[in-house]
Amino acid sequence: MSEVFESEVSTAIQAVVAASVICRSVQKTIADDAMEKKDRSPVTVADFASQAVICRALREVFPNDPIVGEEDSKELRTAENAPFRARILKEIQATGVEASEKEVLSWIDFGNHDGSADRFWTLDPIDGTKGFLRKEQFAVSLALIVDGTIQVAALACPNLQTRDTWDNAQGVVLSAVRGQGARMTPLDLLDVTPHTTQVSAIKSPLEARLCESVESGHTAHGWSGNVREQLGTTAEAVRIDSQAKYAVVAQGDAEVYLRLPTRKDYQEKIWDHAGGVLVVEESGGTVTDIDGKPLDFSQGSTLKNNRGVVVTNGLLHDDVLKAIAAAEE
Ligand SMILES: Nc1ncnc2c1ncn2[C@@H]1O[C@H](COP(=O)(O)OS(=O)(=O)O)[C@@H](OP(=O)(O)O)[C@H]1O
Ligand SMILES: [Mg+2]
Ligand SMILES: [Mg+2]
Ligand SMILES: [Mg+2]
Repeated sequence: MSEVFESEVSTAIQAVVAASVICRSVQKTIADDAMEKKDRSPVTVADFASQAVICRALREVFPNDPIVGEEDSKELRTAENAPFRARILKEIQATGVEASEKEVLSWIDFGNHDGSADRFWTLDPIDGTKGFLRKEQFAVSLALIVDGTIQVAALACPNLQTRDTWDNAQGVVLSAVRGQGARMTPLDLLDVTPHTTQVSAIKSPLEARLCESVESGHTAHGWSGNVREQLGTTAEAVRIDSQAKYAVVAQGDAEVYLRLPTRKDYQEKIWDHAGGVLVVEESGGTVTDIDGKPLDFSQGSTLKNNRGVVVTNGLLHDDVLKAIAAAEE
């Protein structure tokens, strides 16, 4: 029988929601010209504050679980970054958490593990930093990996509005435990009855709706154009930032998410995928690399045994893999 992971999933949901509240409030303060000025300070503040509160929450309940987080506090500890430390502390305290600067730095560094343990969490405190700065989509993604298998996931999409979201609800949190299905609740109303998420039933490649990164450096857009041609789909591509793409496929608002390898030999990071992968799989979808191999989460912080990532509603998976092979540049 599969393990229940009841305390793990509820702790993970609470943690990503607490972090999302901070991220959303920081995102609201972003000036409209922040992108032109290349001012990354809002995302830096929110990234660190998010990692701090999530690591703190996990440590309290699971003191022996290592965490593989995207961020670490090294830079933040320098004298010139004192204003950042102060702002991060202020954002955390504003949510009612008592903390000192020293504690916040130590919480961030709970996330320093390399992923070599049998059981560990992986955390992306803000995924889609560029989307965050554009005041668009971002995600907070947390997953528990045991013996190389993702067992628990919580994926908060604080700005996502979908077909299946609730009236007046801004943002959703999707969660999953392996073998138990995936569910979604509004970010601000965790006690409503969750919706079960289910991928789309579309079988024809001609109708496939494809999601991909907004940022052209993060996926080979030319190649994906060829994949579209191979599939013969005329449905418009859905370009959204972050692991919100996994949420969109999990709910059946798109059939395919492609992360095609760029020429630079980029190794995908586990925190960019783990949360989203389990949510999609438990919604009935399929995730492999472009060669059809399962993603290997037993190799530390990257997916070094895999090339790219292919996410589908399952029904279209073989067609999509064939189209990628035919379209490979
Ligand atoms: N070259 C390259 N190739 C593939 N992936 C890369 C690359 N560079 C960065 N990243 C990672 O992409 C993460 C953001 O995901 P997306 O591309 O889906 O979102 S976005 O369109 O950039 O907003 C982003 O995650 P965050 O840093 O958490 O935002 C990066 O880890
Ligand atoms: Mg990321
Ligand atoms: Mg990130
Ligand atoms: Mg980053």
